[in-house]
Amino acid sequence: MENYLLETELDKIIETSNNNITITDQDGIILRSNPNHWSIYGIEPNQYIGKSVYQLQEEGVLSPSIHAMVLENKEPVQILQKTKTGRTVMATGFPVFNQRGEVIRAISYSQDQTEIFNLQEQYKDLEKKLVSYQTEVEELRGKESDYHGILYRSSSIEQIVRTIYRVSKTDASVLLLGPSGVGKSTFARMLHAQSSRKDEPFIEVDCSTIPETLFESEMFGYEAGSFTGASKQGKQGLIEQAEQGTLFLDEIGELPLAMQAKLLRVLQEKKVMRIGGKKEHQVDFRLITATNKNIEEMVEKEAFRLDLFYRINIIPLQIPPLKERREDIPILVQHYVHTINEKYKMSKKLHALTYDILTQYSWPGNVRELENVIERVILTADEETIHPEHLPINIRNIGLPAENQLVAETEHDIVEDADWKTVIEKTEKALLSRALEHCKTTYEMAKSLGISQPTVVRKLKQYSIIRKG
Ligand SMILES: Nc1ncnc2c1ncn2[C@@H]1O[C@H](COP(=O)(O)OP(=O)(O)OP(=O)(O)O)[C@@H](O)[C@H]1O
Repeated sequence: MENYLLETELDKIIETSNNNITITDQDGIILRSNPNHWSIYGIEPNQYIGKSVYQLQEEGVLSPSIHAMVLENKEPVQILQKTKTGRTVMATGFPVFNQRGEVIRAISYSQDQTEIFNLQEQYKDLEKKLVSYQTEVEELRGKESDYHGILYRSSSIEQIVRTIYRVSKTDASVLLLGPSGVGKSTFARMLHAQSSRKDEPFIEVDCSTIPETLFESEMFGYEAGSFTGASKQGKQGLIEQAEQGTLFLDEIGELPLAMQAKLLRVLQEKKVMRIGGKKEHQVDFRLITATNKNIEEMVEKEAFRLDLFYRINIIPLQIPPLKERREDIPILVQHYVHTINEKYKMSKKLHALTYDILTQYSWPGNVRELENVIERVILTADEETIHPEHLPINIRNIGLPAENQLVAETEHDIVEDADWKTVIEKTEKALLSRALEHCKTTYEMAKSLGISQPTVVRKLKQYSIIRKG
């Protein structure tokens, strides 16, 4: 009776164990094992009882057999087995001794570890990928800082950056062309920072802001008491201040013809005479100029001197507007959201629709407009998430179906109406009314306007807008 109980208990333990428990005799004949676990070895359940582990080893079912090893070594053994079905099994075996110290049984516990091994392999792969991504991020960071805060993804800017890098090692004059806000001043500063003159002054002159009467004194300087109102000590001109460094003449297209002639002389002779001075000073600077005007057309119309044009136009670089390099927009949007949040210690986020609209917009004012708009919406949005409703109307319109776009009538009101609150209210009412006409539910309205449904409900109530008919 007691034997029967022991046998039943043992069978139950083997049958319910998560491990495959197998017991063999001293000759390696399998006495007991759980049939449920044998499928991983690729053999039918119940076909193994009475079989020799040595035979199964020969057939490649057990490779190697833990029992064979335990019987041979007469001590506990732990191994990894590869089964015929491609699984990985962790097996641990123990010898059982009789009173005379002879091995009479071997017991093993084995567990399918394939998933764990697969996970380990995946983990190793992921670790490798992580290392390669980290390297990539570091490279990109390095690239960005190398290019002095100039962010881009487009091949057109890549080309310009490469050219700037090459010409920065020479003293050739560079003419930066392109519409307002594309980054001409930024590229000029980068060029200086890459050059061997980087530790010397970078003197930026906006030619459009210097009155013609002051041009000479500002650019060439003057000697003490040379004219009424002049400082007693005299003054060094901007050109002299750029000595050994870079002189950046922005908006060169605005320079009056008479001043163009004076500048040309300096560029040709590399000498400056201060007003009221008797002696010319030798000057050594690198010249960069920029304009958003069509300077060749100005030359044709004789509004710009041809000889000066030749002097400044050694390396012309045309910077395309943002709408011609749309790949740059996402990275610029992300960059300004991040830096402006940091600047004001905020953590505003863009709603996905807002992001889409910002990346689809044509940005006629280029990077400067993009930067200004993001700064404005981050500062004025009254929610943590910036919804399309927070964007200026002209930008927001592009994200809406044509029928929901704000018409000129409302924009006209905006110009006429100086009261900010009234303008916003008028705009919101117009947008809501139009959406109401085309949408069946407030959820549809929310989707078409790019705002939340509770906001739609709140605003409809606020403006007492009700559905007609
Ligand atoms: N590729 C860029 N990456 C990051 N910021 C940029 C980039 N291009 C321009 N900016 C930023 O855009 C703003 C306008 O650039 P910048 O003043 O250089 O333009 P510009 O072409 O010289 O304009 P303007 O013709 O009006 O003088 C600056 O704040 C500048 O830092």
